[in-house]
Amino acid sequence: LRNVSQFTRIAPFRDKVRFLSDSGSLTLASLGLKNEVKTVSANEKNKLQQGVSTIEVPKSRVKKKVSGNKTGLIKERNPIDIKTAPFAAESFSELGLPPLLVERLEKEGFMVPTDVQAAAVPTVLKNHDVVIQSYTGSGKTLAYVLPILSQVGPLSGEISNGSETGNKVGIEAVIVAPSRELGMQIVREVEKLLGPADKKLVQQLVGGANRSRQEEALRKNKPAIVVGTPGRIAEISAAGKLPTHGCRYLVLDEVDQLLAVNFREDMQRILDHVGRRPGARRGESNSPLVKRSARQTIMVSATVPFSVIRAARSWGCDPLLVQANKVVPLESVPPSGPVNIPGTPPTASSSSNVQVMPSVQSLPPNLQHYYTITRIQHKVDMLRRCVHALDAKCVIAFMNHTKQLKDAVFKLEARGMKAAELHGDLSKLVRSTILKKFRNGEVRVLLTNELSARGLDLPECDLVVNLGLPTDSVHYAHRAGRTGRLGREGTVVTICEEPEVFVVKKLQKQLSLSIQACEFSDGNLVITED
Ligand SMILES: Nc1ncnc2c1ncn2[C@@H]1O[C@H](COP(=O)(O)OP(=O)(O)OP(=O)(O)O)[C@@H](O)[C@H]1O
Repeated sequence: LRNVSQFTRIAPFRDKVRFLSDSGSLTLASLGLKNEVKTVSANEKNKLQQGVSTIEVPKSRVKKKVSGNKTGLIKERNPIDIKTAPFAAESFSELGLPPLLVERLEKEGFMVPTDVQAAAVPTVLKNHDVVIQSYTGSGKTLAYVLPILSQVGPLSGEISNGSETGNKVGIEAVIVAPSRELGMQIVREVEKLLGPADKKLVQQLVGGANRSRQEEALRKNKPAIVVGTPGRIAEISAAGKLPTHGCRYLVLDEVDQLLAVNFREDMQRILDHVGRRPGARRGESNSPLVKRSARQTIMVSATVPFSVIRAARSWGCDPLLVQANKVVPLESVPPSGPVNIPGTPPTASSSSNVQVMPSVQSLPPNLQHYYTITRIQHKVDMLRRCVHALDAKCVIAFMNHTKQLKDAVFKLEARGMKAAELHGDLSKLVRSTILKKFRNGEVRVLLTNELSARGLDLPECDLVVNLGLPTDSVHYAHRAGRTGRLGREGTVVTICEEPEVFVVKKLQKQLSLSIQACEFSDGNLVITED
């Protein structure tokens, strides 16, 4: 039954990308795009069905009652079954990308676009400002990187990337991410596609790294794309060392987090300077003409609260909301309470952050959610039992306080389980070494805080554990989304105390999911309640 329900979830999106407006459907043609991405052929349906039927849900992974048999639980993770991933178009070339870029994608193993890529790439190529929303691990990074690379750099197929005189123009794309790790991850993704010969066309500007070296690299390499954290980008821009006035693309990845108060000043500087012609006064910048002649603004997140919709309307020019299966004008999204936008004074009721779309749309479909109850002093031991019971190979465990991480690592290591802590107080080098060790399997359990909840792509992660409760459903969604990426399976376990169960029930309701109560007994996961 689970296989069938997965198929019904996937199949309707394969039919076509729908464009909706107040006055009825916007067609792809009305946006100047191809009318229909793909209609599923009978043959393809068969392929899909075969694909779905190959997903093996480990039979005795979960037990209804305690049994002494320890062998039934997951021993080997299933490799990703590409046919079960949410794809909509059959090839990247259908999306209007240049042949050189398609070739490079195929060389790197990217053969078929995901749903959100199929919807976003042609829309961005048509110069629309967009908010891209799709669940965690659905490939949103390439959804904005590909249109940029099809216009900027050697893969665009254009002979010169500079002006007619052959001189290089300034920076053409600025990508902003809320954390250093996410920034570096995006740099790696772009570098991979550019290839070793051209990788200097992308430059990282993340905090925690040597600023003068970054400025020197900017001067020497004249990159076309920069990726960084708000603070560092704003700092270098204020020092007059970031030529972004002619910039064509501004990407705000994890845009809802970039709206946070701590980023406000830096974001304001970026929004005011990137892709703004020198001399353009602030008042002028509200004119759609000035905005359009300036930059294209692309905002991305799995969670789009109403604050993002409001900000996007203010920052962009007639922005569209792009989701895996539809594209709608942002204007058609119903209004809600007031929100804070950088540059505007905070209002008394500015905390309004109403989710525009159900949070369930932020979560990958292949996740299993559980919770278990224990006393606070036994939480780490329960984590250890949970890892053993599920035979998880690559675990991310979230705690709410940085100080608790070291102690938890100590306890796990004392019981022979390889663990490490990851948080913002560690140096950039230490953080990247830990992530490397986690990726290559030297560390089995990564204990971390909210720092790792956003955007980090660790495809091997098969289990997420909440040792501390997430503050709300948005935080739950981003934490949970570190597993089950791109069609893979994943498990999320929340370990809570008895008085915290009501929070789990609330999350379950807000996210419209089933979070089942369980226990870990004799090396098995035992469901204790339906
Ligand atoms: N078309 C594709 N084919 C195969 N793999 C892909 C494709 N697109 C993306 N991926 C891979 O899928 C993984 C998830 O992609 P990505 O990190 O962009 O997801 P995301 O939607 O941005 O997630 P999050 O919301 O957590 O930031 C990455 O490892 C990426 O390389």
